[in-house]
Amino acid sequence: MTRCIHCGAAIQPNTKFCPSCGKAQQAAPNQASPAFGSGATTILHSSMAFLEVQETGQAPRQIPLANQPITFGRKPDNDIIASSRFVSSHHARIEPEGQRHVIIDLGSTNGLLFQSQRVPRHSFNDGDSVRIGDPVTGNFVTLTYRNQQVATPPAEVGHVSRFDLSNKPAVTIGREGSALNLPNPQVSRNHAEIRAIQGGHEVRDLGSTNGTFVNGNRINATRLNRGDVIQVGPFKLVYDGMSLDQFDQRGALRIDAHSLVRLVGGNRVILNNVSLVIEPREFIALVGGSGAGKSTLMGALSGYNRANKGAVLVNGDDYYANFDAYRAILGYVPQDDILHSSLPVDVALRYTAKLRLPADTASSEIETRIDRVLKDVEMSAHRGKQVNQLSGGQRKRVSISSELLADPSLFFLDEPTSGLDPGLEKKMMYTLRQLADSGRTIVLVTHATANITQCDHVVFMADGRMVWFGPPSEALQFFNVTSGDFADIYTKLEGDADPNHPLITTELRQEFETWRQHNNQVRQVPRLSELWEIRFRNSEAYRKYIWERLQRAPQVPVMTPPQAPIPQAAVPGAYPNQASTSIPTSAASAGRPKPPPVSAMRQFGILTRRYLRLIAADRRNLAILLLQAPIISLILLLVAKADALHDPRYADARMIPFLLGAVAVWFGILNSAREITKEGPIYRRERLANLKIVPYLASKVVVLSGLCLIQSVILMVILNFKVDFDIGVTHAPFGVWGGFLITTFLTSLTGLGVGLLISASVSSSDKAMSIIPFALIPQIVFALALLPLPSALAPLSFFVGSRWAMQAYGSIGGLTEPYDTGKCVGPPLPQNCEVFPTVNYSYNAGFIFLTWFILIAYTLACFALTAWLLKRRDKEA
Ligand SMILES: Nc1ncnc2c1ncn2[C@@H]1O[C@H](COP(=O)(O)OP(=O)(O)OP(=O)(O)O)[C@@H](O)[C@H]1O
Repeated sequence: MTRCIHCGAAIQPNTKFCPSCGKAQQAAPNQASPAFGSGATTILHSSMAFLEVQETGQAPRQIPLANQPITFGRKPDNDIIASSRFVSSHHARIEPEGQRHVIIDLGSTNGLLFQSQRVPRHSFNDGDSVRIGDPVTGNFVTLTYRNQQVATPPAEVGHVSRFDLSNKPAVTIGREGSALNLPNPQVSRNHAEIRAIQGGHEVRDLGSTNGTFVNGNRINATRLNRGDVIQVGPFKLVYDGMSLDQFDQRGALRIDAHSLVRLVGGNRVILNNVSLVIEPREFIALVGGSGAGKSTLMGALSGYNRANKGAVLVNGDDYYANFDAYRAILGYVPQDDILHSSLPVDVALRYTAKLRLPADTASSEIETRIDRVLKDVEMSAHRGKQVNQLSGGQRKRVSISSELLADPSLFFLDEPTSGLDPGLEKKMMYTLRQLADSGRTIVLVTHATANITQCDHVVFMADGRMVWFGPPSEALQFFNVTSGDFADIYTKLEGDADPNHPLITTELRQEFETWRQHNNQVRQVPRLSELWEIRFRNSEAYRKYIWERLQRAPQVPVMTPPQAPIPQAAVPGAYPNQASTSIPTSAASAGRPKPPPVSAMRQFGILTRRYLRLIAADRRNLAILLLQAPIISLILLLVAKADALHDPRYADARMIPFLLGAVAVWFGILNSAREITKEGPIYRRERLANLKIVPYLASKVVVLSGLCLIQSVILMVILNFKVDFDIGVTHAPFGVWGGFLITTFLTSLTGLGVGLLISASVSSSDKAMSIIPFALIPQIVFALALLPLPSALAPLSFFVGSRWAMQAYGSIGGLTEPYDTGKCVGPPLPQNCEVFPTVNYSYNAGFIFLTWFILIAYTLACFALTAWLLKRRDKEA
């Protein structure tokens, strides 16, 4: 009996590998074949199959696969030897299986990952990548199988099943418990219904959160025609008269960008005829220098900042025209954190889930989703921590997890690695790689090139031009960078192509000549980016990765193909023309998309609860807010005279209301001036998803009004300890103290309005704080209580809340109107002097109500202006 030389198990004579431990039964020859890397053995080239081995920091190796099994591992007795420490000594065996090969895990520590799932074995198809990952360092080894003989025919992507409608009067479609279940967080429990009607069927939306779309239009109810495509979340259902063909687009979304152009300022081209294809599950990095156009391209691809010309297709659908149908399956992580830092991670995620997921999502489903997304980004251990206690990298992960809640199939990230140390940066890329493998198409903008080998393709941008699209390793070759450092590519793209430039006299000489032939009338020199673009259009990479991919149509039913003809990408070798600057901007497609219809009341409820929770969570700020009223009241007590209101003719009587009015406005402004701006990135992200302005603003107004009310009551209660409000006035509704309280509260609401206006008009909390004095000082100067204004300027006082407050206080307290002691005929007594211009205290209830109405109208005008400013911000890039 023959025994395994490693484990001693009984094996057949002449067996090359032990079936028990999988190890080779003879030492590998020392002779290295160049194709195998160090220490590899000789393999019989019996087929067209080969394995591409990519280890971090090394050039990819191509290993021809033979008819015999071979092993992969770290030990020198393997046929394919890996140098990465996280690969086990004898990690996997690759053996033939019919015309293809199969890879088998030999009990390794880190296993084999296919589509981010650990698998014991995997039968390869052409192009399949199996990875071995090291979660500690964030490194991968990728084994990509190439074998044209087992190229999968272009099957209908995502085709799941056919659902028979015959003999069924009504069929419900929903997340679970329906006749036709479409399991996805974006689908409502009872989403839509198909009813048999005379001669066919109709589809009816059942009040779903994310909508039912037929041929790209959101519908309430519509009759179906043969060939109609119904979209529900990521699912497409094609109606053929008697049945529905169901397509699941998760993990099967392909983006085609055709000649994208973005113009700003009339004729400045910031995106110049960019065409590309991103296949499902691909992980794409957009790189390039500062201002190269990366964010512009991402905005155009994501639909959040659309191109003026060209077309973006998602699975063949006109993406911009069908944006609402795809919005729900789109994830976008901006540079800034998109969760409130003072909330615990799970609480913040819960609110995001409530805002984004269908209204009928049960709490248990939300909890399951939160568990899942935290696990996906390896943050489960931190779920109870406050966001501001996390490191930069952890916060980024949590932001990503908040986007994963809705299970997006298309994922865009703007510099997710910025500010991270190299280790965290690598781990972030590892996480994103796994997310892509698990069925997402991921596009990220990054400046961090150290780890872009994790990506399938990299796009190099320069001056709004795409100068490379293809695998990262080939980019180095294309740009003749031998150092292996992608940063060296940047320096080759920057600057003018002066004829004496070292690149023009060497590498780019031919491209410079080509440029000259096409621009013989032009006097100035081109940018280097133009020459690299010429080279790229002439390259094999352009033909293979752009042109050929564009020619392959996606195999999914198309909902609404583009109405306008799609501009054709430049054929390989064509001279890249400057995009036309006379492109008409189509109002339908350019700029930002409109928000989808969602329930305003529901949003208001969630946002109000979240805001209350945020205020309660920020204990220090809450303490300051609650303490400021008693402290300021105590200070007022120091100066207030007990009988100040008893003689209405004197300035002392006006001092108390003047201070009350000023303090009330200050409270209002200070309570609110940072409240929108401090959560700017979160607001912008939620707005892009589904946030409505009115519920958002209303949640702020309701909560802050409550705070203003508490502060006003504290102020008046404490003042009441010293100041005697019982002055025998009978005309004031609710008495003097009650009238003063109402006036103080309404005045603080005017401050709240002004504060929100400030908050909506500036880009940072610091700016808001620096503007506050400009809002406060006029409240003193224009109150027309202590200081007069020239008649011509007096109407300016109409624009400050404190002026109307004084009018209400004066009328309630029966005060003498303030008079200008410089304009008296005789001794400076009230009856001899001119009253401050425009001031009028009428001692009757009607007038008091009118003044309160003005205070309310003033506040509402501020809110309306704030809403308008927020709306206007939507258009900002
Ligand atoms: N709305 C706009 N109006 C005017 N110019 C714009 C606008 N948006 C972008 N630009 C300009 O277009 C160019 C490309 O901008 P983009 O933000 O895409 O660059 P980027 O590669 O993402 O840069 P960075 O890495 O610095 O973020 C820049 O010169 C920028 O100033």
